Parts: sequence; structure tokens; C-alpha cells
Amino acid sequence: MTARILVMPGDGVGPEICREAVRVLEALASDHGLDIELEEALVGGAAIDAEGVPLPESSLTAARAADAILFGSIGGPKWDDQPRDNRPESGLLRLRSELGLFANLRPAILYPQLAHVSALKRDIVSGLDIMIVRELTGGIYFGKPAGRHMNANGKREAFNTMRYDEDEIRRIGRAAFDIARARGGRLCSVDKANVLDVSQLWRDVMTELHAEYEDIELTHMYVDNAAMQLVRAPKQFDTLVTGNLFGDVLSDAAAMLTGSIGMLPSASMDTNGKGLYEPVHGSAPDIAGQGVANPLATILSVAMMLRYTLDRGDLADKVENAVGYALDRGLRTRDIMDDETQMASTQEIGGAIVDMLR
Ligand SMILES: NC(=O)c1ccc[n+]([C@@H]2O[C@H](COP(=O)([O-])OP(=O)(O)OC[C@H]3O[C@@H](n4cnc5c(N)ncnc54)[C@H](O)[C@@H]3O)[C@@H](O)[C@H]2O)c1
Ligand SMILES: CC(C)[C@H](C(=O)O)[C@@H](O)C(=O)O
Ligand SMILES: [Mg+2]
Repeated sequence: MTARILVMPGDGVGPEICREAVRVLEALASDHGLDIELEEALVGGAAIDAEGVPLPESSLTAARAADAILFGSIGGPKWDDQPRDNRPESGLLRLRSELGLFANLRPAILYPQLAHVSALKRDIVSGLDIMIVRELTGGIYFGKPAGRHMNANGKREAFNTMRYDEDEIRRIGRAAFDIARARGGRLCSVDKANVLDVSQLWRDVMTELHAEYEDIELTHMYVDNAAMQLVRAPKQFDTLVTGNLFGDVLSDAAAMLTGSIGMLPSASMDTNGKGLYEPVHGSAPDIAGQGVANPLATILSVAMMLRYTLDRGDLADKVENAVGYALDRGLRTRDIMDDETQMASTQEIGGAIVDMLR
């Protein structure tokens, strides 16, 4: 059956990197029998400019109808003065929430060709393959009450609420235990249970769930220590599971272990295998429009789409191998370049990968 893929390029470098990822999908369709139909929809600042809101109803309807979504990135200084609920970022948050995309998978894998570009020494990082499982539709991003006001002392005050109920924790916990079982069998749950009530509940529920997963080794770690351990000795981890805010921060840190934030793909899944696939990075306004953005995080997100939604693990392997070949040939965008390699544009990297796939 033809799979419907909705492309949401968004803002900044989003359209540039999506263009390359779409070329990859088109090459797979024409040369490898991938049965897909592509459609495009507005989101983020581009949607604010065109229709006044960051997630028009027509985009949400198209997203609901799609089997998978390829998402670029949203946001930028142009829209920073929008009220919170009408910022580009709100469009993405609403999309995640409305589609129930609660499980965010952020793999940090070091390509051996980039070992010397990593922020860490080669022996500490070589062979790195960790998976961060981030809860994506709850926690402090969505907790009520939240807001800004003038308090009784005449001072500006603002507040957010970090809230999880046990079902939300159990749901992401099960997803993470299942992923750990399919990987190295070790799960580290990251929280701040020495301070936060919500983290104490998180830890209790993870510990209870462990009874259903006795073959998996479960450990707990405080988030401050986890941030330190990620840059001290990242290979101690296999799978990590954590809440929305902690996962956001830890995954950007993990990106630098792989050489660049431009290397980190992600999948945001619902309970039925539908997914939104996007790079972990943002719209990179500082380099947008220059043709220098690294498209590999987005192309590797296509590989995740092939594996998790389209059930074409064979093609996912092909895409990941093609990325390896492009790196073998010394092709690099600026963020992962060194003295021995050749600077290539966003489009040249995409083109090289498409050539390998053909
Ligand atoms: N999922 C998303 O769409 C998403 C994610 C993060 C941030 N944002 C938004 O993006 C905007 C900019 O945020 P930011 O600057 O904090 O984070 P960012 O990830 O956009 O950029 C951080 C740094 O990484 C670099 N970078 C990012 N992607 C790159 C790529 N593919 N190739 C090479 N270099 C890359 C940028 O040039 C910048 O120096 C904000 O509006 C933010 O809210 C969106
Ligand atoms: C843009 C923003 C809402 C988003 C988040 O915090 O989830 C981004 O940082 C990410 O990591 O996907
Ligand atoms: Mg982030």
C-alpha cells in the first residue's frame, strides 16, 4: 500500500535540509521500489507569515492523514516577539501533542570517520551507540498552570509546572524497556529524584515496571550527573530514558559526541507506529540560506522513518551505508570538516548520497 508522507520544511535551514532528504526518498522510490506519495504543508514561522498561526488546521489535518511526517525545523528571530502560544515552537509542540507522539528516540551514533571531530578523545568515544528516549508530550512543556503575571508585590512573575501522571511514565517506560531489550539490554533512567516530587514518582514507576523486564538491567541517575557522565564516559550507557526537558538538554549534549548537532536524527512515535521524523537541531538562523547546513541528521531521520514506520529496514540500512560512503569519500559540511577533508555544500552531500543509492 502506498505510504503517505507529509513534508513540513518549516524555517531557517529546514527547507534546505528537507530538500536533500526528499531527494533521498525520491531516489528510493524510483530505484528501490519504495511505494510513497509525498505532500507538503506549512508549519512554524512560514505558516505564521502565510496564515497567521504556526500550525494551520489544514496542516494538522494533513499530518493526521499521513503515515509519516518528515519535519525540517522551525523558529527564528523574526518570530521571537510572537506571544508564546503563537510562536513557531508552539506549532511543533501542538503537532506532537495532537498526534500523541509521546516517545522521542534520539540515537547518538559516532560514525568512525568522525572520531577526531567529536568533542571527546577517540578512545572515549569510538564505537559510541547510545539511544536517548525522551518523553515528548508531557512534563514541564505542557504542565498547567503556567503563565506570566504581576504578583502581589508588583513584581513580574512567571511559572511552569512539571507534571507527570503514572500512566504517562509507564507508557514511556515500557517503550524504553522494549528498546533496551532490542539493543544492549541496559536502561538508565534519568531524573532529579533527590529534589523533585515528579522525579520521585518517575523513579517509583520505572522501578515497578522493571518487574516486567527482569532481563533488562535498570539503573537510575540524577540528571546533573548524567550530563557529566555523558561527556566523561558516554559508552557506559546503552539506552537512557528521561522526561521532556531533561531529554531535550541531554540530547543536544550527546550530539557533540558524534561530531556535530548536524548528525543527530530523531523519531517521535505514537502508540501505533506513526512517526514524525526530524533532526534534533533547530532552524540554525545563523547559517540559513548559505547552503552550508549539514543535511545528514535529516537524511538519517529518513532512515529512521524507513525502519520504524515504513517497515523497510533494508532501505534504512542502505541510507545509513550511503552516509558512511559519503563520509569515506571525505565529503563534509563545515561543521564536521577538518584539514584532510573537502568542504561540500548541503546539496553536494545530498547529491552524493542520492548517487550512492542509485
Ligand atoms: N525541532 C526544531 O525545529 C527545533 C529544535 C531546536 C531549536 N529550534 C529553534 O531553532 C531556532 C534556533 O535555535 P538555536 O540556535 O538554539 O539551535 P540550533 O540547533 O538551530 O543551532 C545551534 C547551533 O548549531 C548549528 N547547527 C544547527 N543545525 C546545524 C546543521 N544542520 N548543520 C550545521 N550546523 C548546525 C547552528 O548553526 C548554531 O550555531 C530557535 O527558534 C529554536 O527554538 C527548533
Ligand atoms: C523547538 C523546541 C520546541 C524543541 C523542544 O524543546 O522539544 C527542540 O529544542 C527539540 O529538541 O526538538
Ligand atoms: Mg532541543
